[in-house]
Amino acid sequence: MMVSHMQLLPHFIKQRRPLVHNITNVVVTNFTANGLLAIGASPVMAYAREEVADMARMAGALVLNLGTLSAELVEAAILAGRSANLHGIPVLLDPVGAGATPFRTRSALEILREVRIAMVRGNAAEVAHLIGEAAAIKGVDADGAEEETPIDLAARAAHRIGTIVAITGKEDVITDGTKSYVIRGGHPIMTRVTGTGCLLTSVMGAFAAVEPDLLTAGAAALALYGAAATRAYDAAGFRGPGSFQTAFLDALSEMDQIPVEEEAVICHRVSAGRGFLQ
Ligand SMILES: Nc1ncnc2c1ncn2[C@@H]1O[C@H](COP(=O)(O)OP(=O)(O)O)[C@@H](O)[C@H]1O
Ligand SMILES: Cc1ncsc1CCOP(=O)(O)O
Ligand SMILES: [Mg+2]
Repeated sequence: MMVSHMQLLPHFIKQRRPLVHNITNVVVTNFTANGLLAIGASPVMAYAREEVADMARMAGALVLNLGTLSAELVEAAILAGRSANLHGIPVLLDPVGAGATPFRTRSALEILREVRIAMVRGNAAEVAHLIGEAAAIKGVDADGAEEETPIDLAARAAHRIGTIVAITGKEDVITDGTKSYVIRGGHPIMTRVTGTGCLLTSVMGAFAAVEPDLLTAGAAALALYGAAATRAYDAAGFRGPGSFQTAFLDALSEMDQIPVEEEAVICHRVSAGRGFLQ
């Protein structure tokens, strides 16, 4: 049932055109706005301390992204976040570069203290640093090779931070600390186009604006975003990152026609930091 419900969400986004307020970075602003338009959402980028609280309360979701951080952005993020919290609007955090500098880590932790964050999306290194772990957790597979076990890290982070945590990469995982989804899909070429992670967090915001079950909303966004990437690679992405980026925007505009493959969305129950298949 879950996947069939996930399939409906892109249609709801096209019907309702949720306003997604992004306090994001200068590198990905245009790509993020175009990606949100492509899926049918309505993006707005607003930063001034004089208006962020007013803008946030009109939105269906607020996305805070630390990519090009400044003290003014942190202040705006907290003002907007508090307004969104007051009005029951989901706030998503993309802690870009957490761990790279003390300023980034400190700012991410300050926002987590001052704002009730509904969902964090980052890569393994960024999430690890949010919970004071210097590097992503490594596991060992049957052949003795090291492999990331993001599901355990994500579950620990969800418990520690008290929010839904998504860790993306070769495989995406999303969890509330009890229930988890492992999502397969996407393509390595996405790492050669700047902003694919940042846009993903904003797309998760659009899904969160139309689905009150935020774990389902996040899992659906991960699954459909990855499926759109596969469609884009097959259409034109095989030529290179430039063709992929353009084809990806086109594929995102067709998200309501892309099937969510059952086998791409695997649900897990997670206990005490060890993920196992449900
Ligand atoms: N090796 C990979 N194979 C398939 N998809 C990938 C791979 N690496 C990243 N992705 C996808 O790229 C998107 C951006 O994720 P990621 O690169 O983890 O974010 P960030 O850019 O914030 O580090 C996600 O949809 C993720 O699933
Ligand atoms: C290159 C760069 N520098 C600061 S933000 C940014 C973009 C990061 O985008 P993503 O996290 O989606 O790769
Ligand atoms: Mg990122």
